[in-house]
Amino acid sequence: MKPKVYIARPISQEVEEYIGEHCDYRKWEGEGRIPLDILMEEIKDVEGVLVQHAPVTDKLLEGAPNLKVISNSAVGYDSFDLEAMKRHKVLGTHTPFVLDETVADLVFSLVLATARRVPELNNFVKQGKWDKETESHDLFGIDVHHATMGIIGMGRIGEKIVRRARLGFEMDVLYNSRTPKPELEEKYGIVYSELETLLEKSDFVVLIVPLTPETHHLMGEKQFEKMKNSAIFINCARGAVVDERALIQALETGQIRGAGLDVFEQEPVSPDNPLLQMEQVVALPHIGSATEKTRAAMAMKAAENLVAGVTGKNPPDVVKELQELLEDPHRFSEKFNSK
Ligand SMILES: NC(=O)C1=CN([C@@H]2O[C@H](COP(=O)(O)OP(=O)(O)OC[C@H]3O[C@@H](n4cnc5c(N)ncnc54)[C@H](OP(=O)(O)O)[C@@H]3O)[C@@H](O)[C@H]2O)C=CC1
Ligand SMILES: O=CC(=O)O
Repeated sequence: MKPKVYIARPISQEVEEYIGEHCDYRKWEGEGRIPLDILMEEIKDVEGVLVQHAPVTDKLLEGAPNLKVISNSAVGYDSFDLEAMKRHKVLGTHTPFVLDETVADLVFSLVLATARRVPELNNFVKQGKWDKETESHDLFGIDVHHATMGIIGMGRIGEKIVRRARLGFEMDVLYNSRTPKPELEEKYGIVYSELETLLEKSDFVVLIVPLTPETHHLMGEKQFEKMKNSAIFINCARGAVVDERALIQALETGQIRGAGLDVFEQEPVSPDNPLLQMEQVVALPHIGSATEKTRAAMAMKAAENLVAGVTGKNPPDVVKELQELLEDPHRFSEKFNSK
């Protein structure tokens, strides 16, 4: 008998067929994101589930005693309650590497769009405001090339941002991460910096760390105060890494020049969020990895992790905090032999 799984987000025919070769599956066919109560009902009897950002809580795991693997079709897994997953011996997987270049492209599109005021000036032209008189200083932006970029988070995506910044735009790059990266310093000529110095010196501050208890509100009032008045802040990580009230204040008071945001503390962002009224803010709907090709690659990776997790193999992309479960000899015997 094939193992039962649930597919909680839309995937392509190809990925569905791959899952179908190895598993009996049901899938979410409703509009938009699956509501949590329906997800909980649907996974009561399954051994694996494919999700995207769905909150994995103790309660959800309690109600799904057969679960062996939760495959997240995203690289960030702040939606996982890791301690609860350890207790329930449920593997959690994600989709690293396949989205790095695509997300780095989006970071640079936010850098360029904010620096050169692309959405604002696009509206200006389309609204017929461009006339003979408007070759004006009011439309000017700031240079990206040869400016200083400070990158907070120097992991898989951080490195791809560095390559664009150094080789494409000949920028100076400062970075901050938990551990220094001497090999990247040598390869690209980037410089490790304490957070405070990075904030003081950078023309563009780019945030690309995971959301964890340590990084929650990493950027707050004190941090924005350190930034130059001429600097632009880019967040392509998670909304809650930033104290959004402090960011709004920094923009309203001119403490910083502008912001490019792919993520928000509340998603979807509320239409009355003050950030959406600001011309110096470029706002996107959390689409860092959203190209056709990359989303397809993520879905296939998520499917491979799902299938491995329910067929007794070690999924290739178990998140690092849960890898200890792979070494637990009882996990397989308890979960697999009991079925
Ligand atoms: N907007 C979007 O659509 C997307 C958003 N993301 C977000 O980007 C995040 C990063 O992805 P990725 O590059 O693959 O992750 P990695 O795990 O490869 O890199 C994370 C980096 O953040 C650093 N870091 C972690 N905690 C801290 C801290 N407290 N202070 C300073 N640095 C810290 C790590 O340091 P060290 O190396 O020393 O451990 C590492 O350099 C994801 O977790 C996700 O939330 C990702 C994809 C798309
Ligand atoms: O936000 C997207 C991700 O892959 O993480």
